[in-house]
Amino acid sequence: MTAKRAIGRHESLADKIHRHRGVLLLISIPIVLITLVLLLMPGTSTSVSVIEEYTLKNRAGGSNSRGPKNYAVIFDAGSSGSRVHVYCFDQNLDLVPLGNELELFIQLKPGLSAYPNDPRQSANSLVSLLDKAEASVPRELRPNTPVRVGATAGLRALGHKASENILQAVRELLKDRSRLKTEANAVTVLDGTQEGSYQWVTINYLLRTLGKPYSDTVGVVDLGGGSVQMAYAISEEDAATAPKPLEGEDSYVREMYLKGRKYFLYVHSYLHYGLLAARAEILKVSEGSNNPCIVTGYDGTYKYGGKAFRAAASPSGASLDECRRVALNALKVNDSLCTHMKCTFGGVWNGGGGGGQKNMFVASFFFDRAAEAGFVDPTQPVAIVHPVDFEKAANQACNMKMGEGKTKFPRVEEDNLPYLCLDLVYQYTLLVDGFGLKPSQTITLVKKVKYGDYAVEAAWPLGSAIEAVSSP
Ligand SMILES: O=c1[nH]cnc2c1ncn2[C@@H]1O[C@H](COP(=O)(O)OP(=O)(O)O)[C@@H](O)[C@H]1O
Ligand SMILES: [Ca+2]
Repeated sequence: MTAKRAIGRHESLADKIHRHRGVLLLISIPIVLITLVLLLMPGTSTSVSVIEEYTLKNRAGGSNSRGPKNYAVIFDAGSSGSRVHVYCFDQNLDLVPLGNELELFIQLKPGLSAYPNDPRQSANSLVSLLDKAEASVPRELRPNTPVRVGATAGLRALGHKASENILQAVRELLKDRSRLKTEANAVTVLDGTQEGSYQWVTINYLLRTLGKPYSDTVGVVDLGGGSVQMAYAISEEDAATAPKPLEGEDSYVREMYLKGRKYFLYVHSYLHYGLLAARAEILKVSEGSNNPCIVTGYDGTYKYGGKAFRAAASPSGASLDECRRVALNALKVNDSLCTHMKCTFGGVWNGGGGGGQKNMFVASFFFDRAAEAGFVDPTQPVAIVHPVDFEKAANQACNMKMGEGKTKFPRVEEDNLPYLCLDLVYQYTLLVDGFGLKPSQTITLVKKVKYGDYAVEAAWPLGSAIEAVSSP
């Protein structure tokens, strides 16, 4: 009886399944289909402001078809100069030495945008860099080695037609002269958010913080000649509140998968706010008459972007306070519409702050000017400073006469001397009034980042190289 009932119960379950098989089939087909679609779909974005995603897979233990060594050649066509970086990665995406260093790095001046009307000559300015870069890649690996040329603020400011002509000449140069692999879109003007996110990837890769929680990563600021970028990781919740960019504007948030973790990166690039562009903006405020930022005793002309600006000291000399007022005016900190929750300047959302912004790695002209002004050792890869150090140095620079420059600031390049007060005031104003950092906050000025026994340039091309060697 007991056995019979047990068998009966067992049979009735099988019977039930059999009896309802039609219904079960009807329910399971859509479930299977939905699961399949979800699995096959590329990463969907949770935030409307996400513009692009890219994947850096942690290759450790993973299979891939590449050889043990993968090279990448990246040209940084900056507004003030052109540079080439060659990197070599192993299968775990670790950098391995190329000769005595972890990268080949060569630079020259001026940049591509110095030849706006002569695309061929502009492209040819890269020949010496290309030849040396290619020679550093083993011959048999050249056809598999990606080469990229990323132009930044200089070509951005030239406008579409002139910059496209130059890029086309560069594409032809690569085709005629090089055996390296040129992928589609290998030669482009980077948009500002790309540049900022590559910089963030570079620094965090070298610090080995990729793959860790977002609050363990560091934020970056990169002050170029033509533009300045800020990037830092934010929480998913903050990313969801990002304001929608207006038409034609870049999105504020990029979603990235790096070393097995998803990051929401706040990025913004400010065109015309690089250091050399800002000089022009500050001189424009005084419109041809004396300017309180110009070092006492100087009267000359400043050339930028094909235009000339009068750069004349006031008879009473430079003044820190007045120069601050002019710099604030040029930054338009207070008089532009802030339609978002909290802005930096020019009506730009500040990203909301948070853990990814507590440690800031501040690069390029911030490091260079601090070194010229003498409060940073140029032989060291990084320096820990505070925004107020820029103000202190500015105070000295704004109070000197041209003739005293060489003795007071022996490391300043001659061409920069008339603008030392201006540059330092602008840098302080950008950090404190623009980006809202506290004057006493600790920041890391960075030229290079230590990576094992080596130090690698703290520049965006490494982020681009990582993308180039990890994309299929
Ligand atoms: O590889 C690099 N390592 C360190 N600093 C760099 C590197 N490449 C460019 N820089 C710095 O960037 C600044 C020049 O900016 P750039 O010419 O790239 O303007 P842009 O980014 O506005 O186009 C200089 O201070 C230069 O030292
Ligand atoms: Ca740059």
